[in-house]
Amino acid sequence: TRSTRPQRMLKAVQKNGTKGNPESVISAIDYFCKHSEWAMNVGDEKGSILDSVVTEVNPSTVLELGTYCGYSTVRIARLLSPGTKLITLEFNPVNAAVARQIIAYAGLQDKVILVEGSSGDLIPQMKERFGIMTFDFIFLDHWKDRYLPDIKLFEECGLLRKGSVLLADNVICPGTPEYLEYVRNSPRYESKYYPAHLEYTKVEDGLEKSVFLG
Ligand SMILES: O=C(NCCc1nnc(-c2ccc3[nH]cnc3c2)[nH]1)c1cc(-c2ccc(F)cc2)cc(O)c1O
Ligand SMILES: [Mg+2]
Repeated sequence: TRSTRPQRMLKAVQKNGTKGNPESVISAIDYFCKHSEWAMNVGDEKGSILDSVVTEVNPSTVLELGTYCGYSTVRIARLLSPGTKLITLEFNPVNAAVARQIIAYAGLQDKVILVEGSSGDLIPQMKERFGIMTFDFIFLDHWKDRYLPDIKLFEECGLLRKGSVLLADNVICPGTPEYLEYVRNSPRYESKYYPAHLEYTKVEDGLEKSVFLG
């Protein structure tokens, strides 16, 4: 059967990237998306904002919702302190298989735990399966209608602590209106919007950073 876009992206990484060099993997994916096929990675503009927030938080426990091809997984993992691992959830097994290979090509497989499944099932298992108490940093980049139910799930499961940082992609495009309304009006969060554009386009988009106040 015909290859998928993530599989064609993987080929481009193997052709144009340098094994073990995360920066070259990031550049190869951005080049592919700008010159060959658009794909829903967070991209270079929003990716730089992601980098600055990760660097500022310097998290010990990290969760990413929505691995896709592993682009943001590589961006985050390359910035983590030695010995720190990130857990990333992917729903689609074909995409997960591509992401594992892209993460491995970047040489970051030892810093990443990629779990296949749905956030609704896996978030309640975080404590028992991975020995997580709370998350220092969470990147939301999965199905946009899951952002609100999942942040409530984090609260219910006691996975947030005073100062936990949640960074959400696509709050304008495709948009997560209910999530935005919740974090911006809840007294339990301090929220800040980072304006940018939909990856590789001129369409307005941005990231919302929300700090849990306890
Ligand atoms: O759908 C997106 N991202 C989601 C991928 C995913 N990869 N894994 C999951 C998962 C993982 C665990 C889950 N548990 C329950 N649902 C789950 C879904 N979701 C997305 C879409 C766009 C986009 C914008 C404009 C357009 F015209 C078309 C598309 C842009 C973006 O930046 C995105 O992130
Ligand atoms: Mg996104």
